[in-house]
Amino acid sequence: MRYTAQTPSQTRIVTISLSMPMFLEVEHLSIRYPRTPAPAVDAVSLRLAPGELGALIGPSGSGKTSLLRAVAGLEPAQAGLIRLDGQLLEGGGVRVPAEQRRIGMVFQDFALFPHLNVADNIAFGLRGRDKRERSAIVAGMLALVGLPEAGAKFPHQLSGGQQQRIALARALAPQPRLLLLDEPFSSLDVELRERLAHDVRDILKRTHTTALMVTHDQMEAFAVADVVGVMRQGQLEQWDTPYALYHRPATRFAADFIGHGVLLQGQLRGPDANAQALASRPATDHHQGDEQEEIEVETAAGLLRGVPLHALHGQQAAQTSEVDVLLRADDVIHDDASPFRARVVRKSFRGAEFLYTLALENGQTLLSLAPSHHDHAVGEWIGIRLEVTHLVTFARTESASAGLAVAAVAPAAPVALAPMAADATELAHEASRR
Ligand SMILES: Nc1ncnc2c1ncn2[C@@H]1O[C@H](COP(=O)(O)OP(=O)(O)OP(=O)(O)O)[C@@H](O)[C@H]1O
Repeated sequence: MRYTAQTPSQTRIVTISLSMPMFLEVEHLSIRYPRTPAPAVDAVSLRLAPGELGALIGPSGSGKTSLLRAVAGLEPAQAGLIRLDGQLLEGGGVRVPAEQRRIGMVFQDFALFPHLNVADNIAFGLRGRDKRERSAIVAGMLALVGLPEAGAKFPHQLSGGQQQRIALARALAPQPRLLLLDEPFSSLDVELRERLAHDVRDILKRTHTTALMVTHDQMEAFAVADVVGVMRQGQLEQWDTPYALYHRPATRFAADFIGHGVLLQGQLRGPDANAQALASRPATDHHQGDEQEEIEVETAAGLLRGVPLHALHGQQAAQTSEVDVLLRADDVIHDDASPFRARVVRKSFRGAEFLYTLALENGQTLLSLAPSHHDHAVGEWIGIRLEVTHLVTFARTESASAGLAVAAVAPAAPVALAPMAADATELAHEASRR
């Protein structure tokens, strides 16, 4: 099976497994609202296998909801196609009405009927079934979402989290072919969101539901989804596993948007040491990457050697050996035996570990996660070692540097980025274990 994330300028393909059939297929989908200059969704392609959970994240206005609404049949597409379980829903003159698509939806505002009790809310989509069957399905759904006793209650008697569980039960009761979730946790408080996100994943996996979720929150996306898409200005920048998005972002934007990191300045070494020569190599596949030739990059924190990732291929014809290398906090290891030293600028205690913001001698900033028994004072110089197996590098051009959200040379510590980096690391690793 192949996941394709396509933009007009390039196509990125990630091979996940060879045998799974596709269930949801969106191909070159474009949506343009009347009297708007740019398309809200611009030639987006993505795919989900049966039972697979996908999430779309991206800044406000990047087209996530428009894409979801088009899949639901609530927004017409100007180009491209949507197929579900082999059936063409949209495209080539075909437009299956929303109510005939057998697609369920869960919205952020729960949208339960206030005048119906919980059981009747869940049974709402089961009209046409006999009473006994309806009751059995409702009881099954209540048990599934962990609220077996809630049937006689009214929505206002439930907490926000409970209401959202009921909304999920209602959407799942008619056994939709696909479930769409639009910001399902955004009206809940932060702690509840994370718990519910994990529970929702569990429920969807148990019911083998195929689902696509839209969220602003990458933590939610990582907690729920098997595959996550990063959208920007109507285009899908990358469609990949949480782990790959975090460690192998395909573009500068994805590198910055996911988890945050630091882009450290470096210089390619060797006879072919320019970004153009590397760009002319065949596109790197994540799972074949290990067979690729290694490259070397000289940085102020040491020499990096590793397999270059496809990120470099996005940088068109840059005649330069200057690159920026993505370093996550867990790539920078505290090691007093290392000749490379950095000054502790800021430290943040996180229980099992410290998140250090470090400055190299030349002023470039790094983030480092270290076990909390490595307790160093602000101002202290410590040894560091970079431990990176795959090199995520971006050719450094003037325009690229100008666009950097995470400065390669940062005079001040990126305080706001720090907690995010660690949390995202944790979640990305957790996702990779599943
Ligand atoms: N009904 C509409 N008419 C005109 N333009 C629209 C309409 N709905 C959305 N847009 C525009 O389409 C673009 C994509 O909007 P969309 O709501 O899909 O983005 P989003 O990523 O879901 O944003 P958010 O996260 O804020 O919900 C935006 O520029 C938005 O202004």
